Amino acid sequence: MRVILASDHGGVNLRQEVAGLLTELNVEFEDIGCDCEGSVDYPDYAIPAAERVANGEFDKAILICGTGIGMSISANKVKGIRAALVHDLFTAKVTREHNDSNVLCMGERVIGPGLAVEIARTWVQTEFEAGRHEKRVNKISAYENE
Ligand SMILES: O=C(CO)[C@H](O)[C@H](O)COP(=O)(O)O
Repeated sequence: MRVILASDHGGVNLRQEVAGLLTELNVEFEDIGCDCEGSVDYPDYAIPAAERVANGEFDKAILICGTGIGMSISANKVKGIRAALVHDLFTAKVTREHNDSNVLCMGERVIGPGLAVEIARTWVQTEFEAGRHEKRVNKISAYENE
């Protein structure tokens, strides 16, 4: 699995924690910043990262901002992206099993780093269940392709 990791200035600290987790899990990843001195704009990170998942260069992305909301709105504009905004362990698991989400978004200003790292661990390690969920995900893709 190859993961692309990004944040705006509101997610720098949590991004470093997630990078540590991916290293611990031996997951190959590329961290595209931000290298923030001041403030940056989350779409400038979310959209390029999501495009690199959509084009197959990476399997998944983990995107962090202050709330995770801007990252998720931006990433979900890219065709083929199913970005999930997650702040609890239950939906971290279920969004992989049911939605086959390929982008995880979290907010550094919403939850603490301990929970966030466990959410990322769960999300990275959980497989899509397919079955009844596959036709639902396919309906999203069909709409995108209309
Ligand atoms: O959460 C975010 C987007 O959803 C951003 O990180 C947040 O809006 C940045 O705010 P500020 O410029 O006040 O640091």
